Amino acid sequence: MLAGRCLAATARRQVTRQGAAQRAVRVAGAVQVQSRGYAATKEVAKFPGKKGSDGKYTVSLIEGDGIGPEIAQSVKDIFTAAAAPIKWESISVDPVFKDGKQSIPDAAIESIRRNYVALKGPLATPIGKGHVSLNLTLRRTFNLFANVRPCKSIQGYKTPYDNVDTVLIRENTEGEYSGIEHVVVDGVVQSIKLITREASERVLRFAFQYAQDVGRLKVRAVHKATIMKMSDGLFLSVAQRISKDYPHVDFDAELLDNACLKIVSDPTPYNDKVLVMPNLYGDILSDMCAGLIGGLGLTPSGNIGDECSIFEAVHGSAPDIAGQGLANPTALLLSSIMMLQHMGLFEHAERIQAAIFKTLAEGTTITGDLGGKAKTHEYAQAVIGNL
Ligand SMILES: NC(=O)C1=CN([C@@H]2O[C@H](COP(=O)(O)OP(=O)(O)OC[C@H]3O[C@@H](n4cnc5c(N)ncnc54)[C@H](O)[C@@H]3O)[C@@H](O)[C@H]2O)C=CC1
Ligand SMILES: O=C(O)CCC(=O)C(=O)O
Ligand SMILES: [Mg+2]
Repeated sequence: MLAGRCLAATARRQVTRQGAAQRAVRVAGAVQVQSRGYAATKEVAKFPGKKGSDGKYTVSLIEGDGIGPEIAQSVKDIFTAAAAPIKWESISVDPVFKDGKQSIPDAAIESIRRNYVALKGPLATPIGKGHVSLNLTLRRTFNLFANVRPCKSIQGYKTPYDNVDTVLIRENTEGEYSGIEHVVVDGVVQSIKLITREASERVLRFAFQYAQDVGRLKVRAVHKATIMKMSDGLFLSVAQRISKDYPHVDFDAELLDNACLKIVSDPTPYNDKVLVMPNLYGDILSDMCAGLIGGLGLTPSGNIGDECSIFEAVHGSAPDIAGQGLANPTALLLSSIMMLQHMGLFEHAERIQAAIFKTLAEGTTITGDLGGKAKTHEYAQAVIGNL
């Protein structure tokens, strides 16, 4: 059954089926399947993608723009070397126009629906005129309502704080990124921030369930309901209501501007929390958190929906370094680790993840963004050597 194949659907079933007592038992016994906070529990991630008769899972692969093909190559090389049971199905999401409306090609939609799981390189969006963001289009097309963005210090790579461990869950389908804009009169443009109870509820429920599953038992809603009283006010009131269904998870809320100040001043108090927030806030805060651990070359993410999920780095196409072999593939690699964990392929995830962290900790073959001299493929080879 399609709906059984992802974190969110599992979460909802657990909410409806489990009484408070059962939930308490589960919280006490929550199995953290890995030490670095990139995924959920064994229980949550028990629904894999589609396994073929050869024992391999086919995963849709969007290599993306700019540095996308370079970092995707690293993932492919490392997965091959690690004998990960993944077959890649390359797809193009170049925009197509039907009846004046932008969409992505049917073949890409069918591939992702068939495989349930995709890995995506960055897709560039033109500023101002031009096509609508394909990243947003994918999230809306597959209703990938929760964007999970963990950010954890890399052992051996020195930054002002060596103990960053944030988990941010971003509403992924509406809010400031609804794309509803129009000219009211010349010189006056209106952009609508759409917040619905339904979308807020599903991402908030996901966040509480995630918190419970990974044993990170504090959820904090980040908002600006002082100013956007109705839209963020609705998000916040839904959060307060949903929190009642999770008696073992503490809930509080924080204003966005204050959260930014506090996180950059001292991220430690956020190490035990799951932050959940509307779309734009999550976009900005996740780049900000990446800055705390060494930059965008290091932070992964998962776009989670009821039927399909797409894993991608937090960063974009990095046009300033594209085509030069300078990109750090770690962010996409860690996204592929989240993907393996989501699919229940924990041993392969652990093995590849350990090789990545070993390579980074050694510090001898790292890319320029981390102060090293290695090319993208040299770093990938070093990871392979550490498998
Ligand atoms: N999810 C996605 O596919 C995203 C796509 N974008 C798109 O990417 C394009 C470029 O956006 P920017 O604002 O320049 O953001 P960006 O994230 O592409 O780059 C920002 C800075 O980080 C560096 N950087 C990013 N990834 C890196 C990596 N793996 N290794 C080393 N350095 C890395 C870049 O060189 C640049 O200096 C835009 O068209 C934007 O729309 C932006 C963010 C996310
Ligand atoms: O779609 C885009 O161009 C940017 C999206 C983005 O910044 C993100 O998802 O973090
Ligand atoms: Mg972004």
